[in-house]
Amino acid sequence: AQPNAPEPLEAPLRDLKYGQLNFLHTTDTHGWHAGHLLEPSFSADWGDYVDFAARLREKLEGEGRDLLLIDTGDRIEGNGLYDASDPKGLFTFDIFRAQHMDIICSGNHELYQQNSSENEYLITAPAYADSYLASNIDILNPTTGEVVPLAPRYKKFTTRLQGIRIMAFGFLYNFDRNYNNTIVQRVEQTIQEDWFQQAIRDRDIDLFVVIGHSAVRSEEFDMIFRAIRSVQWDTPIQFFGGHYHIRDYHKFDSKSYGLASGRFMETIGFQSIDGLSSKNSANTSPTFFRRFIDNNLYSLYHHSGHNASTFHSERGRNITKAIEEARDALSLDETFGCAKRDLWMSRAKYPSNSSIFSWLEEHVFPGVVNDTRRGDRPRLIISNTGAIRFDIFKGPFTKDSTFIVCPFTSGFHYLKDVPYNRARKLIFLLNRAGEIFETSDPSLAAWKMSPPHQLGIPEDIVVPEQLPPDHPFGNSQTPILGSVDRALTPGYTTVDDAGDDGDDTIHSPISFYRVPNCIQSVVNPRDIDLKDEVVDVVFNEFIQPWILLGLRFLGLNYSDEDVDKYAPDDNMTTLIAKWVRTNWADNC
Ligand SMILES: O=c1ccn([C@@H]2O[C@H](COP(=O)(O)O)[C@@H](O)[C@H]2O)c(=O)[nH]1
Repeated sequence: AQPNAPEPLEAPLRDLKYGQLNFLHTTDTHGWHAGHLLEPSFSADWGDYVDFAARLREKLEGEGRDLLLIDTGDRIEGNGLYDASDPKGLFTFDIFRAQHMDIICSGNHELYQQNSSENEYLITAPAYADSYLASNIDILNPTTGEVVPLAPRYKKFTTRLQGIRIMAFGFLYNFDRNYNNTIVQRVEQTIQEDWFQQAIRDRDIDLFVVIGHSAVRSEEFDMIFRAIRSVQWDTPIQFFGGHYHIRDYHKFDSKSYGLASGRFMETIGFQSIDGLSSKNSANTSPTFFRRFIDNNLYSLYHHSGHNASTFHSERGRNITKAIEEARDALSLDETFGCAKRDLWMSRAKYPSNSSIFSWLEEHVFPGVVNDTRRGDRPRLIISNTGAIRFDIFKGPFTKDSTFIVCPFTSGFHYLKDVPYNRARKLIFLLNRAGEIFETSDPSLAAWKMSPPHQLGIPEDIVVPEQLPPDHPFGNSQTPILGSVDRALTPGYTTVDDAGDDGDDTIHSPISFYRVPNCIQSVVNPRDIDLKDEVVDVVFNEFIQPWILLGLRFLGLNYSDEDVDKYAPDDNMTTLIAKWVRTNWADNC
């Protein structure tokens, strides 16, 4: 762990159950390879993960079992370790690839920008030449300009010890916001391709492993499942997914399961399968087991059967050191100001004093989203809630925090002099009229503007006995009495298709409050209720297609040509940092 990471807390643990074949799975790590430096539950770093995988491998292989490592993408954007360097990712590619991977694929984040997808093609895919799969992604070769597969479409291999014959694919969901140097083929088309149809008809296969940057409950995975099942009625299929940033486990049928292993290096997913056929033995009744490991040394020592003196290797320590040095070189601990209270994305009700979205709406946007060319004109400032990625904890707000809270480089755009009597209805449409957006253009489903982790949570979860978030002991990792005889720490309490015993650490639950798709600040509203008043509609660049469509529903026909950059030297990340420096510097 990083030298400034908090010690993990002791907690009751559920064990792993090993199978013939075992998997460790990471997804949506988003640059958090230093681990969480303010949360004991998730304080192990990538060096510890490398050691954990090595220790588990020694143990499992000693028993004649196989272990495979999987990563399902979105490795970048979301933490200073990736975002603060110039160019971005200067340190993270070497750190990440210190971990062996057996099957790895791209997420959508790798494809938002031209340079990040070229990094995949030129750095990560070659580093994992035998394991990177891109079943439905092509890229424009930066040297030749030719359209080529980002990586091989599939691979067939046999596990070393058990001789299990595996056919593996690596998909991306039907993502359509990629930069125009990549092509993401829709999954429904890819599964019609000859190479896929041939691969799924291979009879010498004991297990299909479909990894993908896609929710495990998704049309895309359902289509792949049905395609394989239609030609192999009995062969087991194991899916690994992500994208929604949640822990989940989905049963497709009695021989097919899908694991989603959370986000931000909080979770190491463990999956095992027993009773598989192999090239030497026939078997027909596989059993599947999953566990979500909290990424801290207490858990990692326990599951590997090691302790602080035997767990760490020189290799792991060197990776930990490289992360520490990168963080130092990037000055990620530089403090911009101090938060007087925790500000939550979903643990506090919106609107409220403890909601990060109320803070943005009431303080940050009115304070810093301005453009000298537009003076003090009345304006509506609208942002999607998905632009915010993480909570702010009471205490120092650092350079790292700016990227953790909002890593996106998109700036603000605006439409000038929009009739207020129509523009004022826009926020209602964005938040309440999802259906008409989706009907008009399925790629513009309004929920896509909200944080991904709430997509699988249809309603608020309110835990009555929880301490309020602004209570002095209300931080996530403070022990509270969860039952009569033992103290539990608040944390993940996952319920999925296999029940409620998936998490390795037994925690007390945390409240979850859903938030709207968008928030809005109304700035300089003088005279704004006059019917001929006009306002600037300022919005986060990412939501431009929804803003234009929403205004069209309101009878205002604007197009991309009417939109201009607002405060062009800044973006949401730099603006939040500016506000903190101005308003919170004296709190430290
Ligand atoms: O520039 C951007 C890019 C994305 N978002 C938000 O993020 C989600 C997608 O998040 P994943 O990590 O890929 O799951 C997207 O739906 C937006 O809500 C953004 O706000 N700005």
